Amino acid sequence: MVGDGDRQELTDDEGADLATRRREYDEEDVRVRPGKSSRPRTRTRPRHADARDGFVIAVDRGRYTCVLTGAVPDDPTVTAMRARELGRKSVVVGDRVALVGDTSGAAGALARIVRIAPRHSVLRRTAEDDASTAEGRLERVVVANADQLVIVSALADPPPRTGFIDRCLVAAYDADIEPLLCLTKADLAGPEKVLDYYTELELPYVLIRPDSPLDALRSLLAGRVSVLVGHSGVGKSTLVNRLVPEADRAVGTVSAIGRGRHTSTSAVALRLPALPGTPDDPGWIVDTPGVRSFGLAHVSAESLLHGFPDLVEATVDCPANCPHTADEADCALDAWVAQGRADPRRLASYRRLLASRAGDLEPRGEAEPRGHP
Ligand SMILES: Nc1nc2c(ncn2[C@@H]2O[C@H](COP(=O)(O)OP(=O)(O)OP(=O)(O)O)[C@@H](O)[C@H]2O)c(=O)[nH]1
Ligand SMILES: [Zn+2]
Repeated sequence: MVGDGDRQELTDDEGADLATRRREYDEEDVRVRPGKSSRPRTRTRPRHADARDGFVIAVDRGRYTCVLTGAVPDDPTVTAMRARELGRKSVVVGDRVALVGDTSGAAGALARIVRIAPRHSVLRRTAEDDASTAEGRLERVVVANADQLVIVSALADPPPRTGFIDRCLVAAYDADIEPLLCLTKADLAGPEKVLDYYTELELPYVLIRPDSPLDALRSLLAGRVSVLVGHSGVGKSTLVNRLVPEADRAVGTVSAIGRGRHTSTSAVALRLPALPGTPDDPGWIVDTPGVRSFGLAHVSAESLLHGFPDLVEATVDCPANCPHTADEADCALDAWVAQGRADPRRLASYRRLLASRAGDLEPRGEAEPRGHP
């Protein structure tokens, strides 16, 4: 499950383990590295001044599929590997990178990623909300440089889970990217209950039904990189295929490059088709088939609160270092809710997330449901 693209941003004590794997990469790099360049370098000339800029759209076992900046949809993608000089830096979908070597995109061609541009956002998750095990602390970068997190939730079959949505909201605010609630199966149920729960947030949302045009959603996706997350069965794949009818083909291309197998559960960026009648950038969506939950063990209690802007204000009246838990008698959140200034279900949800972060057992079925028939 933990692909190379997922294995990122580890805590210090996990770094040692990785040194071994990293050495493998280095040796791999050495093999393909051309002989030492005799080209003179001056102080002012940056290394790899001839590098081409690209955008990472898929990661599969040490191979990175990139789209060159300025490439048109039919241009071939470039397959690349990490250059040794990247050191410990991870490369994930969404990264803007500098590429050298064979960037032709021809069959069998291999380029090298020599630089990663600073990221303007980093969407992270912890594998499991369990701080007591190494796996639980494994923090992974899901996508870099995303602008928007599209939280896909069905209005029925399966019913919406506000616990999951709340979790995604925390991840979005933590990553500093904008959330968008995408409510599917609007033909089966109305959105009132869900929207009522989020009234205080003024959360942007779109309703999706099988026969409705996707214009509203497309305009919200235009010009941005949007990450789609959702539980199994909510209609995310259906939506991706409607948004990017060639998605299957695109995924097929990626798998061909990725050593012929398409078992990847990591994120894949898909270019949205051009918007009719406008030259505007239609944007990219990032599908995340492997992300079924957003473990938040890496998010501090205070940052967790940022996912609950309807509650934040209350905490100015909390005692210093208030843990905001239900057993904290002086926590101002209880009075806030009692006064009707926020929905008690939101406070309960916040406290459930707090508890799950602390490694307490939470009723799994409530905030973090697994499979659904
Ligand atoms: N009524 C209704 N059914 C839908 C809608 N969107 C998707 N479905 C159905 O819901 C089921 C699940 O859809 P998928 O697109 O496979 O859901 P998913 O979220 O990708 O789930 P996984 O395939 O498990 O990843 C399918 O039977 C779809 O036909 C919708 O808007 N309305
Ligand atoms: Zn408090």
